[in-house]
Order: sequence, then C-alpha cells, then structure tokens
Amino acid sequence: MQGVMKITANILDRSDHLFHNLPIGLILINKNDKINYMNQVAHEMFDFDGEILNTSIDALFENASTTDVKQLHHHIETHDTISRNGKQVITRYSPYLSEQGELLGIIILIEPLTTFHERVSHLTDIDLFQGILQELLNSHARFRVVLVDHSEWLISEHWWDEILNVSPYADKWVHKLAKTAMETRRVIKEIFQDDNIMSNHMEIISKPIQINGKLIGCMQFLNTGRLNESEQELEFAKKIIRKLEKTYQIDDIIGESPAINIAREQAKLYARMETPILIRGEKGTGKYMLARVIHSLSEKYSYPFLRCNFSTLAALNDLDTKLEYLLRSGRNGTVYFYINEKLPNDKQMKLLEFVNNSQGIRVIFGTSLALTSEYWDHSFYDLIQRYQITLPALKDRKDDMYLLVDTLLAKLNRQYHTTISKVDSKVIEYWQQCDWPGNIAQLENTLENLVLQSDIFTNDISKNQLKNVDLKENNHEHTANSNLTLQTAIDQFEKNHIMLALQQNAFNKTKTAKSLGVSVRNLYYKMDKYKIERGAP
Ligand SMILES: Nc1ncnc2c1ncn2[C@@H]1O[C@H](COP(=O)(O)OP(=O)(O)OP(=O)(O)O)[C@@H](O)[C@H]1O
Repeated sequence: MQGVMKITANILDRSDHLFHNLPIGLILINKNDKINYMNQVAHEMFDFDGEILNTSIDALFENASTTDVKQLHHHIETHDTISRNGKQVITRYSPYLSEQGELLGIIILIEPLTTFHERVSHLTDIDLFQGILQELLNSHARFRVVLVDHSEWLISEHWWDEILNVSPYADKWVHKLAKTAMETRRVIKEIFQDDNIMSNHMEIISKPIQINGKLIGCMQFLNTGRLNESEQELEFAKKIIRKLEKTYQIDDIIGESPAINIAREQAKLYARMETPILIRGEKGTGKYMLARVIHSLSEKYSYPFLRCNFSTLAALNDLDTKLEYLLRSGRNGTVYFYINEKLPNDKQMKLLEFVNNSQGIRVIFGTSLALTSEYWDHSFYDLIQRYQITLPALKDRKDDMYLLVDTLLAKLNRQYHTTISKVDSKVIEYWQQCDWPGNIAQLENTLENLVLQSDIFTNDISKNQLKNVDLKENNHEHTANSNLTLQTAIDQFEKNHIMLALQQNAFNKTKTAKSLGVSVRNLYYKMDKYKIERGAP
C-alpha cells in the first residue's frame, strides 16, 4: 500500500505542473479521507495557504460525501459548501482503484458553482432548456423544437411524426417555416393544405426562441386547440380569396369552349409583347379580368395595374394632368382603358401621344361597344384595332355553364361562409336557355342573390328558389326578402347602393362619396368591406 502511495506521489510529482494549471480544483485523498494532494486552484478556492497534507477532507467541506464512494466504488457528483468561506461548489468524487479493484483513495474535482454553470451552459445549452421549458409552460399545444445551427430536432413530440407523414411536402414545408421564422425573427402562422388530402389542413405556429437577444432556435406548435377542421378550411379559403383578390391568374378564366380557349392562348401570347391590345366582348364577359391576367402573365406583374374609363377622360377639362398621373403611378405597369364612350378628337390625339410615349407602360383597351371607324381618328382607330382578343358572350358558350356555376358557387360559398354544394341541373338547363345580356357578371350576380337568400339548411339551389331572383342585367335594386337576417339585408342593400352610385358617377370616388353623403375615406372603407374593386379611377 505504501508502495502504491509512493508511485502515486511520483506520478503527482511529475504531473504536478499539469494538475497545477488545471482550470478546476483537484484534491486527492486516501481511503482514510486524508488529503494527499491539492492543486493551486483548490488552494485558492479553500483560501488555504498553510500545510494541507494529511488534513481530513471533513475540515474542508461541511458534508463531504466520501462514505458512499468508499462503499459503492462509484462516483458522486454533488453540491458542496466550503466550510471556511461558505462558497458554493460542484464536487465530483471518483474512486481511485488498484488494478485488483482495491480502493486506494478518492479523486475530488471541485468547481465553483458560477463557473460550472457557465461551462454547462456552454456545453449543453442549459439556457436553451430553460427557454424551452418556459415556452412549454406557456403553451399546451403540440410542439417541436429545431435548433438554429444544424436544423436538428431537439424535442419532437410524437404527434409531429404523424404530421410529417401527412404528405411528402409537409416535412419540407414545416422545415421552411422554421427557417423563415428564425431568419425574420418573427412568429409565423401558416395553414398547410395538401390538395390530395382535403381534411389535412393544419395551422403551424413557428416561434423563434431568443435568449438574451441570441437566436437559439425555433419552436413549432401545431395549433389544434383553437381551430377545428372546418375553421382551418375556412381560414385557408380566406387566404385563397385574399390572394385572388389581388390578382387574377390564367386559371381563373373558367371555360372550355373553343372561343374561350383561343382567348386564353392569345392572352398568353400578347402578355409577352409590349404592344397595345384591345379586348372586345359584351358587358360582363370578363374583359377587365382578362386584362388583369395579361398583366400577371407579363413581366410587369409586380408593377401597378390601373384602370381608367373613357367616360372619365371625356368629362375632364384637364386631360394632361390625368395622363401625367397615369404615367407617374402606372410606371412599368399596365393601364386598362375602358372604352365606354366616345372621346373627343383632341383627347384621342393626346391619348395616342400618351400610348406612343409611355415607355414602360403597357396599354390594354377594353370595350363592349361596336367600334366603327367613323367615330374615331384614323391613327387612333388604327392603334387600338391592331391586336384584338374577343371574349364570347355567355349565350354563345352554354356548355361552359356547369363549370362556371360550380366555380362561382364555390367562390360565393367562401365569401359568405355558406355550404351550398350545388345548383340543381334543372336550374342550369333553364339558365342555358336564357340570354344573359350581362353575361358572367349577371350570372355571378344572380347566384350571389340566391346564396344570400339561402339559410344554413340550404344544401342545393333548386328551381323553386328562382322565383325570388329575377334575371335582370344589373340586379342592384333591393327586393325585400324575409329569409335574410337584418344585417345581411342591410349589407346587401348597402353594397348594391354603393355599386349603383359608383356606376352613376363613372367610378369617380370623390363624386360617388359626395352623392352618397359620406367621406371618400369612408367610401373606400365600405368598398373594401364589400370587396368592390378599388382599381377603377
Ligand atoms: N371566364 C371567366 N371565368 C370566371 N369568372 C369570370 C370569367 N369572366 C368573367 N368572370 C367574372 O365575371 C365578372 C365580370 O367580369 P369583368 O368585370 O372582367 O367583365 P367585363 O367584361 O370587364 O365587364 P364590363 O364590360 O361591364 O366592364 C367578374 O366578377 C369576373 O370575375
């Protein structure tokens, strides 16, 4: 035994300079708890400058934990208090065994609690765990955590595996959300929808975790508590509506009849050109919609799309100011001129100049008028006639009626939160016989009135409901209907009334607001509320 201690002493002598410089305290005691060695850091920790060898370890700690180490031969890590100065330390007691497994002594490593905390924080991100726990306390939602540096799942509640199995895209999508939340340091709420699995809409909240301003990672919660499935679908539908409101895409043009297919192909072709084009078609056939589609398909899609009616231009004393305004606001974008009345010759000339000099602005004309050369200046007429697209009247594409009704009904269901699944085929057959002078706009208007008159039990629209709706071209007049709630009836009336006033004032907002006795701001507010396009000047 003596020999063993000697060897140990030799090793310690030789290694003393190493142990001496260790960043933590080191003490060696024999199996009788007497100190054999103490390095410099330990000396400082215990404020011991005198002779320490052979002193009992009990003199250093209030409750040294050597008994279990000696009996069980396994290490113990504990929290100790230094008797002399009351300092808090973390102590690790490890048995020092001979080759035969005989206990020779105990190695004690000591570290002040403060530095221990720092080191452990560094190594194990203890702060992160605290942050996570805090977040978890604040939420009962299903969650997972992703770390900022190596995108590794740190904690993943078992539900997530199921979520990520929803579809091959779900996994990618969820990862992307976490990344965006971390990059922008913002909470992101998104609803995931897989077209193949309609019931699998889920809202995921991605929340960056920051501790003391440092980005650690991202928590992702599955929000099932707040939204039930149908609400999720509704949220998703609203999102689609918001998207559609902003712009029309080529797929929004419904119809498979040859004339509409040709119009779609022409739109794609003309979108790549800079030249002015003219879209012809009866009222409500989708000219404005097609103009927007061309704009979205063109390189100008991210720039403004403005609409300007010829009736407005005709009424202006100062056309130059208006054209300057269009040049400025429509820069790099598209201006849709709606030819709804003849323009005096001098104004035609100014407009011609505008079109020829408005570099960067794409001009699209639209009209339901039968343009004849006698009313127009020769060069202006020539300009607008050059490239044309003609949209068919609804009565000339009756086969599209089913498709149109289905699409418009789905859109209205989303808009009014109704769940009408279909329009009876007898109704559609009847509609195929009608003339529809107001075309798709009129069909939409008719359907809207039917939807507004429905109640929560209405599953389909049958022929006997038609008596409440007349097929007038502009069905803006209000007809009292006791099936509507008071608020719906008021809203419907208000919307129709505003539409009528806008039309009567050629979409001039100032004049419209004045005629309605409201402020322009209030008018805009109402237009937004009723989703009335703001684009018209
Ligand atoms: N092919 C289509 N598919 C789906 N919806 C359509 C289609 N064409 C028109 N619509 C809808 O019909 C309504 C009227 O369309 P739009 O305002 O573009 O017609 P317009 O020809 O410009 O009318 P007006 O000549 O009265 O200005 C809009 O709500 C539009 O969304």
